[in-house]
Amino acid sequence: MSKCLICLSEDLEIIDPVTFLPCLSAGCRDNVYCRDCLHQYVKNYASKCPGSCNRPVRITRSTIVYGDATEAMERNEAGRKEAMEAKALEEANMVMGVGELRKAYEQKIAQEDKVQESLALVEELSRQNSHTANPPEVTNEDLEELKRMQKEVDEEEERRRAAEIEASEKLIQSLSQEENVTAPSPSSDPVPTTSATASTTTPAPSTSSSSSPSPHPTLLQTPKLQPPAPTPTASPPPRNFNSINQTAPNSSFCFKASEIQSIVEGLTSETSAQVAASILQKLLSKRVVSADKKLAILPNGVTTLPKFLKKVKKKFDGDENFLRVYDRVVEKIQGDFNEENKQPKTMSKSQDKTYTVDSYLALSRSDRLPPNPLIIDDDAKNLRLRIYRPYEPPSISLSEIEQSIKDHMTWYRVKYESKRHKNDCETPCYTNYFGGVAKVSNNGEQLPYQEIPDYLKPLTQYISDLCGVQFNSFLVRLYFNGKDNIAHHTDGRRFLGDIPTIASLSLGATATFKLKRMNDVWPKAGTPDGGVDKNTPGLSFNCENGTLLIMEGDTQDHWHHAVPQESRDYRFNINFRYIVPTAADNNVDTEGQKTYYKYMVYGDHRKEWESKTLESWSFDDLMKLKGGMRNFMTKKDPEPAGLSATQKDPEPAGLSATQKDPEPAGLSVSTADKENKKGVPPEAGHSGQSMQPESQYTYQNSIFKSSARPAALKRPNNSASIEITMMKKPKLLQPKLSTSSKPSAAVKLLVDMGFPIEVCEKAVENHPDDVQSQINECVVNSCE
Ligand SMILES: O=C(O)CCC(=O)C(=O)O
Ligand SMILES: [Fe+2]
Repeated sequence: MSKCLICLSEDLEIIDPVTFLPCLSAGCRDNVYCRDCLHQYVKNYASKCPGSCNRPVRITRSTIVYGDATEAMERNEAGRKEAMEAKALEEANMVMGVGELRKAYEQKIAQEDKVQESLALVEELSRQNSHTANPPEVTNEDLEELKRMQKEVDEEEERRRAAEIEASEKLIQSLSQEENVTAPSPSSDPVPTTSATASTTTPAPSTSSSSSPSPHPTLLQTPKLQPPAPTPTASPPPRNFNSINQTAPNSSFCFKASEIQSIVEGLTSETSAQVAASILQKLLSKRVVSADKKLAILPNGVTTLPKFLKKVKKKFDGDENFLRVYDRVVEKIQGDFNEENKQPKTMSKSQDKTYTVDSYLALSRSDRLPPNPLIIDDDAKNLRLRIYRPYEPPSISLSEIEQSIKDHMTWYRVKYESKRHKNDCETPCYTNYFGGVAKVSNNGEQLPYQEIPDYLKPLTQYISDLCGVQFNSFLVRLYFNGKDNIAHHTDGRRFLGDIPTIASLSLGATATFKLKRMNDVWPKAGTPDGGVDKNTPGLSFNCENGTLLIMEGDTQDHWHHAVPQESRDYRFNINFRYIVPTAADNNVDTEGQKTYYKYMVYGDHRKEWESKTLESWSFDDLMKLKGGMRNFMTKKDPEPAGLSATQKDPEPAGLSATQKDPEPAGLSVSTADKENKKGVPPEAGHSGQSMQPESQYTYQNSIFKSSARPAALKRPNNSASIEITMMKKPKLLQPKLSTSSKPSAAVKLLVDMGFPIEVCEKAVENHPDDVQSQINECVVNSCE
């Protein structure tokens, strides 16, 4: 039935349906309105198409306002029927689960029909026998015929059973292969293990018939609370697909992420209570393994199980049949996750030691050198971390990955205007963004913003497997030197799902990774405590080359993290994320990920980026332009290789936390912003000045030297950029800025005079502002 798009009335036959197509777009062709509603609309709001396109239109006298709605309604009706059929099929498929099971079920029904037929024949014969005065003799042929039919039925039943067993076995094998998890041991040891239990387990009774053998003795264990199995020959099951749950293999392996997703989607769309109940029954026949102790189903960050059940219950509350199944499901799942259960598979191997925030902080500093991975899993403090140091993906060399990033990655330094700060800001490190879902094509294909580069695909897959999340995008960051940073922020964006898992791989120099617990991760500007939970100590870890840090559970809803300024060389970070594709409305931009693209790539310069005129750099470019500054920061010595936990968590000077500027996804206003106001270019050297041709150099262990040439003298005085060449050895006889020199004046003089300069670390330390505002590139050596 078509609806009036304005009043939503379906009674169009009575109220004179019309069409209206001022926008002339195909999408609005079948919109139908009541004549009256449309009349009112045109009178009052005629400047926009009232259809979903909402395009501005101009109604003139010649605009044909009302059209005959008959054809549009016919098309709508046909579309609706088609959608209903598709939905019914989908529901049937969901209940059936797997095509092969469906086949088996249909065979079974056919078989039962035959049994019914032969029973009817026998009945008819006996009826004739008892009611006829002279009952016809049951001849030997009749008996032979009956026997033959019975035999046929028996054989058919035998074949059916064999097919069912084969189908179940195949299904189980394929599922357990895909999951890469073998079945859990019996319910006394409910944790899934990777070792086969064949030798120790006795075959579990089959659900379909107590006499039939279990299709797969090691995989098909009877779950604790199994729906009662029907006796196949008693009364034939109703001819709907729900009964397949009772003949389905009585398996107890893990759900696949896609299955969970389809269950969740299936149940939250308009599903009937009966179908919902039977889908829930699926939960009974399988072990629900999740990465979250709190019964959350995490794969792909779909939803938590409690939330999901609550949603479904709300929808079908009152339906007795549904509620019965519901209660059993809840009970069963709680059984799966009860206290004596061990950790689920993605979080733990038996040798893993898991800390709470307090037990971790109580360790002595030396004991904090953790097992690999270090796991902090603290429900009370809403923190779930796994830290692999290093992470060693099989057959992938992280140093090759790092080299590929250096060779091929394009880096952006994003500039954007901050409404909150009412001025220009710049991301505090170099960035780029890959994957995501920029568009969903007509055939449902998800098109990324930028294709994930081939050299990062295998790594993305390994890390996805490790996390149980199919990452479909990542942010890359280059912290060129210790000045680059990222301020405290949360990655808890809605378009990453309810419970985002964030995996963060560090390459290159060691950086400090800080975490602080928040009372409010999105605090309003000016809140006195800035949203910080003062009662929970902050944490701080070293992320060395190869460290993989995984943040899971509801961490993003309660913690901020940051990489502060400190003394360090260049470092890359790959931040893997799963972006929920909103294929249904093809409107992913409004879901927020566009912000990633904006704040990682073009900022307020989309046009330049689209016309390929936006400034970007290769790692090589940056080395040539900025190499000499790699070590200029000497604020603090890096932490020793172990981990450190800080009681206090000071903000790095000059950085702002997200709460001040929540627009970019976790970006801060950099110190460059301040410099900007002083008229000093935030990153002098970026604006395309000519570069000196490179001489032979390598990146690692090179010594950089500024060599001011006459060209440098022509630059404005406040542009302190000077060009960099690299030398194999430092020149010893060079003017030096010692601690006692007044850097600002001295440096300027030296640069103006065309001297190569060398700046002592101490000078930078003692006069950081002067040095930084006067020169951007210089040699920093120790004073000895
Ligand atoms: O560089 C890092 O380790 C952290 C990066 C980060 O937090 C982010 O990209 O959101
Ligand atoms: Fe982050």
